[in-house]
This record gives sequence, C-alpha cells and structure tokens, in this order.
Amino acid sequence: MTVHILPPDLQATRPPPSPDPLIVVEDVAKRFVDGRTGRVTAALEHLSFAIREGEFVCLLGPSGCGKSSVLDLLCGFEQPSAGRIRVEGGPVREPGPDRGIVFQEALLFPWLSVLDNITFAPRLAGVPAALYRPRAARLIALMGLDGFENHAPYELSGGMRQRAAIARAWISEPRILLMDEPFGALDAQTRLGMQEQLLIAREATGATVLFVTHDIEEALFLADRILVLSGRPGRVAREIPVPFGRSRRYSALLTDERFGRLKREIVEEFRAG
Ligand SMILES: Nc1ncnc2c1ncn2[C@@H]1O[C@H](COP(=O)(O)OP(=O)(O)OP(=O)(O)O)[C@@H](O)[C@H]1O
Repeated sequence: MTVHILPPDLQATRPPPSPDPLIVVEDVAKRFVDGRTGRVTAALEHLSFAIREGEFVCLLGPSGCGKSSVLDLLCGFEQPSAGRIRVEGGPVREPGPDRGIVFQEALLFPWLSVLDNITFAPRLAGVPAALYRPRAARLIALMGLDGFENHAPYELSGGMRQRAAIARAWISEPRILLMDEPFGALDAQTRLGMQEQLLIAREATGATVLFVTHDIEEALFLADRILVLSGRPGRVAREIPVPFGRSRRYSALLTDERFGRLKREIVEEFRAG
C-alpha cells in the first residue's frame, strides 16, 4: 500500500501542547444494570489513567475486560457509575467534535458516497464547501481512496471502508482520536499497511490517540505507552512505556530483542489475570 505523507494543510493548527494531561480518568467504575432482571455487570472498577497531548496510548486487554466501555465513556455515549473523567479539563457529557471515533466496523452510511460519508460532519455543521472540500480531497489521497470518491461503501473492500471511516473521523481535526479495534476485521497485510499509515498520519497531525486492541503485537508496534487492563472488572493492571521511538518499521521490530521480551511479559500478565 502506498504510504502518503500528510500535507502541511492537513496538519492541525493547535496551540503548543499543555503540560496538563488531556485525558484524566480517576477511579472510574462502570456497572450495567439489566432493566428486566436487575442483574448488575461490573465492567470497570477503580480504573485510573492519564494521557498527555500527542501521546499514542494503547488499551490492551482480553475480550470482555471493559475496553470498549472505556471508549464509550470517553466518547460520552455512557456516564461513569463512579469516579471522574475529564477531557481538556472538563467533564465529558456527550460526543463532540474534539473527539474523533473509529469503530471496528467502518459504519459508513450505506446510502452516501465515500465523499459524502467523509464530509458528513462538516456538512452537518454548516461548514462552507470551499473549506472542507480541499481537505477532503487531500484526506482521500492520503488514505489511498483516489478514484473512489463517488463509490458507495458496498463497492469498497473492508480495508478501504475502514480508511474512509478514518478520513471521516479525521476531517474535523479532532484533538483526540478514539479507536476501537479499527483494524480487527482486516487481513494481516492490509492491517500492517493501515498501522504504518496511521503512525505517519498521527506524527504529522500531532493528534492524541487512544487505541483499543487485544493484539499484543499491534499495541507494541503502535503505542508510546500501553495500559494493560486486568480481567473484568477492568482496571489498569500494568503500564508499559514502549521504547521503540516514533519512526517504526514492523520488520525492524521483529528482530528487536526488546519486542520479544515485552511480548512475553504481557502474555504473562494476561495469564496472571
Ligand atoms: N450496554 C451494556 N449493557 C450491559 N452490559 C454491557 C453493556 N456494554 C458492555 N457490557 C458488559 O460489560 C463488560 C465489558 O464489555 P466491553 O465491551 O467493554 O469489553 P471489551 O473488553 O471491549 O470486549 P471485546 O474485546 O470482546 O470487545 C462485558 O461483560 C459486557 O457484557
């Protein structure tokens, strides 16, 4: 896959990073109550972490440990049962343009073209076409979707649909990108290309990324820091700074002895529960 470098006009114009964390999660619990039976499911308990501006953090944990619930809280789809969540210093009450979201399924509107999907948010917000059109064109090029602007989502491959979903999340210049296993449904080769493209785009935009995955190698390849969640109810069992710097090649990591060591350590952490 061609990897495009983000052009300067797509680089977000932001104030210099603040020394205060951009995202703060403090002793958060999330419990779901079944309205019919009254049964309570504790998804998260005593969850605390902070993320600084510009960091790429992976939330890594086994299935069902509450990873998606963390993103739902940060998006504002759900409210915590206990504890506090602050984004840019304020509480999260609802979804907002400061937080772009990419789910495992691309969730494009099937009746809209690729271009109309990507430009959905600025059109809804009444942004003039002269402002968002050039930006959309560059994102389409960046994501390797040239020539597919007028295609419907069903005419795209799974990888292309996901790239369109990322472009849609990125068009509003979100300060934070929340990604829930976005490459989980892709084949290994497409996935690798997407991961490399994401790292380049993140580097160029300076966006803060919280990326949920259950794939240890994916977390080690992408993250500046990994938060390993415990089994349900999820809390941070371990925090791992990733020592590979920002310009990464997957092939180089595979021969790095630290990669194998960290992978073994995380596997042990999973086994310990
Ligand atoms: N809306 C909901 N109502 C009731 N229970 C829920 C709801 N959302 C999540 N849960 C429960 O909370 C727990 C954590 O779910 P969550 O989807 O956050 O885990 P996850 O780590 O993202 O899982 P996976 O990796 O399998 O997607 C699970 O036991 C799930 O059944």
